Amino acid sequence: MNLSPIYIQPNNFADYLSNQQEYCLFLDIDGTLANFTLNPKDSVIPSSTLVLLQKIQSHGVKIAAITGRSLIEAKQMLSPMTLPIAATHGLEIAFDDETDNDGITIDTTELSTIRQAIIDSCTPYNDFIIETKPYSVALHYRQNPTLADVADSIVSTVLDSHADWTVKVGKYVFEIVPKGINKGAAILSLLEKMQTNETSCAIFIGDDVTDEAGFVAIQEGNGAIENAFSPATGMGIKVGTEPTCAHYYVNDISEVTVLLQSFLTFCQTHATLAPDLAAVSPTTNKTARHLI
Ligand SMILES: O=P(O)(O)OC[C@H]1O[C@H](O[C@H]2O[C@H](CO)[C@@H](O)[C@H](O)[C@H]2O)[C@H](O)[C@@H](O)[C@@H]1O
Repeated sequence: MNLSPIYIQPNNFADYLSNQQEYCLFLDIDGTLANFTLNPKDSVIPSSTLVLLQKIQSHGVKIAAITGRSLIEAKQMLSPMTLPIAATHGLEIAFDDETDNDGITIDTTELSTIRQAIIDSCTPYNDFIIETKPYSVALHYRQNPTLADVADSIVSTVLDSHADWTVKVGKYVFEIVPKGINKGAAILSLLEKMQTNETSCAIFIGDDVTDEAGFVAIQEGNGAIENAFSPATGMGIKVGTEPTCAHYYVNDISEVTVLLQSFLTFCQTHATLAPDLAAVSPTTNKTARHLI
């Protein structure tokens, strides 16, 4: 953990960027683009944020979403944008109309068994929300945070008889997913496809524990993720003040919006961003951290 990430003044984010650098922007959804709601079905990404992202895209910046949401839900939340999406924590990866699951075989019969066991165990409690996704099941306790230990115990007990499955712990949620997925591997896999040259700088903004693997992957390259290629040093930006591996942080979702607005201003100021990049030499590949 990096116990002293640097606070980014969100309206000055452009000062951290270089017009000699290509950027790929990776964005978490819940807690980063969408405010929290009691019921996951009520969450939305504000249309003003989607318009902002589309404007950034129009300047040649590659943007992808990296989320715990299922692919179908992520697409709905991001509509009408078209962009690569790594959903279900990297299990479902959609790029250029193709979807793959990172080679992981999902036993949907076993998932049904797990889901039913969770439903049965939750019968005595009114305040849980069980979110059913195509390849995972999430047990939410935001409506009654005192149920955290009960939720933990239910999930642990169910997992005892399903060795190929594990738990992702998020904000007021325990989520059972197949083993072997994480956002770091998903980002590196997408970055390899998205970047137009090997010196692209990945920026990842996320708020939750599950985003930490993403920060590590883009900041430390393939030392962190087995079998991944080695990207240029990236920039992890944590949303919130909890301990993080990210080098940078902003305070909350509203500051993410301001930061994105500053990114757009940077793009507008350097309107020919993409063509310039063909001339970038590896020696000019400084990270934003070095440019401050
Ligand atoms: O990776 P993310 O895009 O951050 O998705 C992580 C989980 O987000 C959702 O749960 C969270 O948001 C809910 C709606 O605001 C909230 O009720 C819950 O407490 C949060 O944990 C989503 O429901 C999950 O499927 C995602 O895995």
